[in-house]
Amino acid sequence: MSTATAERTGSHTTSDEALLELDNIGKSYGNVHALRGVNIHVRQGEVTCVLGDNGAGKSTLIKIIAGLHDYTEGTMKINGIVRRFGSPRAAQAAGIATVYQDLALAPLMSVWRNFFLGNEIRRGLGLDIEKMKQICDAELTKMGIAIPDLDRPVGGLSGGQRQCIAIARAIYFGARVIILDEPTAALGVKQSGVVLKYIVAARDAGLGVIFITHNPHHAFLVGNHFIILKLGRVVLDAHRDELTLDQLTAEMAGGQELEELSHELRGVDVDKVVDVKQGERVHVVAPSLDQEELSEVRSEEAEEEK
Ligand SMILES: Nc1ncnc2c1ncn2[C@@H]1O[C@H](COP(=O)(O)OP(=O)(O)OP(=O)(O)O)[C@@H](O)[C@H]1O
Repeated sequence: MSTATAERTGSHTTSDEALLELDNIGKSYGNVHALRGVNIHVRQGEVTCVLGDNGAGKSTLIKIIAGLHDYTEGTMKINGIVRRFGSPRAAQAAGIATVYQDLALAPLMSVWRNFFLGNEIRRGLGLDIEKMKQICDAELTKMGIAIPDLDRPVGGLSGGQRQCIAIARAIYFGARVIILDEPTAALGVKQSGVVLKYIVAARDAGLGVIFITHNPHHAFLVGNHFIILKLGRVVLDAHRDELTLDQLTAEMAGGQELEELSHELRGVDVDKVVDVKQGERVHVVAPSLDQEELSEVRSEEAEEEK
């Protein structure tokens, strides 16, 4: 954490202490166990990527950290102190900022108004517009975000620019942990690149960044630490130096399941499989099948079983 950020937020956290610590966290909705035994430590100056397919429990995890839902098992600690947030406001007060995919920005309001929404600077009975514009300009410039006209409604900006404004705002208002909910999911390659750049900027500003995504390529470009959730459980927890992009991608694609399937194919009479793209029978040795082919074989088998 930079000295400036530490001063603004009153941080006492040392670099090896987790800002946010989830120990054995579980969440049940009645009989549905959305999360079970989840351990995640978020450290300052690190990007912790949480990956998972639909239904893996990512939204539930965000809601717990952001104060929308309570957890039903385990403990959540902020700066080493056990916390249960009763509301999003309590989470924000503890320095947790959440940037949702469908941003809470007002599309018809200007950039600077959005930057200060809910935290306006007042002068006398009115607003100190000049001061807010100045600060907004300085903060965006600090992050390298180029928006020429701060009076422009944010609705006219690109999705990537909007995400970046939300990140800069969270940093300025003292967030220590920022949760980014699939920030690149709806963006093209160029815009995704811009957002990934600001994820790194947030990390370098000393925040603990939680990057929720289903895209291992995006995660690997900026992540220090990778967690894959599957059906509410952590199935992979590794630091950057412990795995490659290929391994992360393979784990996301099904990892263990694919290996088992590959093993099945090796043992049985399937040294020939159908190349579904060509519609021809081709010679394929099972262990050398790539993931795409394996999943095609798997869906074909499922079709046949019906
Ligand atoms: N309010 C709820 N009541 C009952 N079950 C829920 C509720 N919210 C989520 N679940 C269940 O919990 C599990 C995890 O859901 P969650 O939305 O956290 O996953 P996700 O990884 O965010 O998936 P998605 O990307 O589809 O939103 C799912 O089985 C889901 O059906």
